[in-house]
Amino acid sequence: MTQANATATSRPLIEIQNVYKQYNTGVIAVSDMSLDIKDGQFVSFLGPSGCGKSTALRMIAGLAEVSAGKILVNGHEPGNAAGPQDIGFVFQEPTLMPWATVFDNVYLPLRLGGISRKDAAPRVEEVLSQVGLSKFADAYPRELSGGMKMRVSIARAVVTKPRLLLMDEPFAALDEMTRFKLNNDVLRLWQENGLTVIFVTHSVYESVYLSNRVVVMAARPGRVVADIAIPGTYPRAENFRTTPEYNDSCKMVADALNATLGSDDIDH
Ligand SMILES: Nc1ncnc2c1ncn2[C@@H]1O[C@H](COP(=O)(O)OP(=O)(O)OP(=O)(O)O)[C@@H](O)[C@H]1O
Repeated sequence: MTQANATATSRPLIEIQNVYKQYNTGVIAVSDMSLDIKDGQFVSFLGPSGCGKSTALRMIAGLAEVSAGKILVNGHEPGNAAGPQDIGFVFQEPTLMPWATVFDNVYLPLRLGGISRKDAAPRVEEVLSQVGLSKFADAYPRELSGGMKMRVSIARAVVTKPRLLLMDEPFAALDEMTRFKLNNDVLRLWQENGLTVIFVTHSVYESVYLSNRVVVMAARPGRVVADIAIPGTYPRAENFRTTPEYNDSCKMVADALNATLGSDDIDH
């Protein structure tokens, strides 16, 4: 097991200490998970269906409670003193308001924070430009492709300038070319905005392309089985996906993932 080097500082941004999650159906979704994530890291949670990736992400966001153990985000329990502005969340579905324009969908979190449309406009425009949608501010979701809808969803998640961005399989439903483009866009947003990102995925290749650290999880009970540092510089070179370095990392991560799959342990 290897631990990725942090990009910065002393106290981890996220501290997960001996966390368990048991749903009231009796399922143990996460068992004894301990993990520190430093400010500025790009970390993927990778694992088979049902290994507790989404549950872990939701607990970090404060959207699900831990059954035992402790999670601290920036020294505070999530969903509590960390403050709503500190965390952006992107779901697998873009979940846009169909009756509202792109601008108004992205404006929503600022509106909920009591900021007027006029005062919010420069920030909304800035973030739309960062995701390449400046020209679509007045469009409605039904006019957009799947990839564009996901860009709106990402813009909405970062418009409040969160320190932490949580992404739950955001590109699973997209075609490969769109996914590759969005991978690069997310990396650019991460770098330009000094974000810390936790990205849930089923894809070995996607996790290695994006991350400087891949946390591999196994199911029944959901647990961390490997924590792998990914070498390589950012921005990713155009040929990164064909380099021996990338292939070596993919093999290491795939081996760790395969070791989690017993013959009676596949439910997808
Ligand atoms: N709200 C819930 N109530 C009861 N059980 C749940 C709930 N949410 C998840 N589970 C169960 O907890 C386990 C972990 O689920 P979770 O969605 O966290 O895994 P995952 O790794 O994200 O899976 P996937 O990749 O399929 O989304 C699974 O067995 C799932 O059925």
